[in-house]
Amino acid sequence: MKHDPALSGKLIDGKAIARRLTDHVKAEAEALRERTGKIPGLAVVLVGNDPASEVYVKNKAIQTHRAGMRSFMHMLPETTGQDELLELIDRLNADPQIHGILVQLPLPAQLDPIVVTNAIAPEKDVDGLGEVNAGRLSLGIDGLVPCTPLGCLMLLKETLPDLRGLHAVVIGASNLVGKPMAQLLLKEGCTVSVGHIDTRDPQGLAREGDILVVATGKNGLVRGDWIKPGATVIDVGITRISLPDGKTRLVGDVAFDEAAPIAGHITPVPGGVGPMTIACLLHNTLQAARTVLERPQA
Ligand SMILES: Nc1nc2c(c(=O)[nH]1)N[C@@H](CN(C=O)c1ccc(C(=O)N[C@@H](CCC(=O)O)C(=O)O)cc1)CN2
Ligand SMILES: [Mg+2]
Repeated sequence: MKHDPALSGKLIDGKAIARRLTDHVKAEAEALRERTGKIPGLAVVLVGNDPASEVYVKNKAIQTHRAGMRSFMHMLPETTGQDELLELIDRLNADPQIHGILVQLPLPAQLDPIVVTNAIAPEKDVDGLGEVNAGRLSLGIDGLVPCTPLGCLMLLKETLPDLRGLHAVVIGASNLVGKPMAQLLLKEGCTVSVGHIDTRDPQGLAREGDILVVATGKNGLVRGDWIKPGATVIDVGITRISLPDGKTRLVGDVAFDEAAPIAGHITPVPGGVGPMTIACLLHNTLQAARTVLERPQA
């Protein structure tokens, strides 16, 4: 998407920052291979044929190879039962070539995402969604952190070197983004507010944010008058909309054209948070591999 050149100083370039992180992961994976003779491996499981998920898992495999790591793809039919999926996860948990396991979300209705993500061994849970890693994050203990909020934090740190004392408002309270995002921001010393579906005045809450992170899945929800002047705005939403000419376009949860002139810094969609999600997955896979391969022997 083309943006007004006057806004270029405000844009947080997720694509460039993700490329830098991926290059760093690649160099570190190579160094790990030299030290241990082992290559980090990531298994991605997709159940069903949701077209957006198919694109995401394909991109994950391409980026995994690009970072010098091994990719193992498991594409299962839409009708897969929970026991069958849990059996596959057990096999991946036991496979020493695999250091990270990710089950692409959303899952078909017959599968319980909480049970499925909890079946992944905590040291291979590169999505950070299981109860062990989620618990570690809420206690402020090191662990594997969910990729999208980790990417959002990295983007924030590019523009705001010290987050202490800032009021961060997170709109959306999902397990995948909103809740872990709030925990990460708390850990950074922000004063954190979380808005959700039942929040009475989300606009008033959003306007208090020096930092505003929006992850609702409702495209264009956040209008220009929701933004505190000068705020740093991170838009996690990605929705593909149809245009009158029959083409399609990706848009975020923030009405970009209204918000960008008011914000101090803002992420675009596409090219903001999305690329960071995959780069952070590679970062987490490297972290998971290092933890296992370089664990001090008793
Ligand atoms: N198990 C998980 N499932 C899902 C996650 C997740 O972190 N773990 N996140 C999302 C989807 N997602 C990764 O899985 C993801 C979304 C978007 C992008 C991305 O690069 N977006 C690009 C645009 C891509 C396009 O053209 O469609 C961008 O924003 O620039 C990467 C990963 C839900 N499921
Ligand atoms: Mg489905």
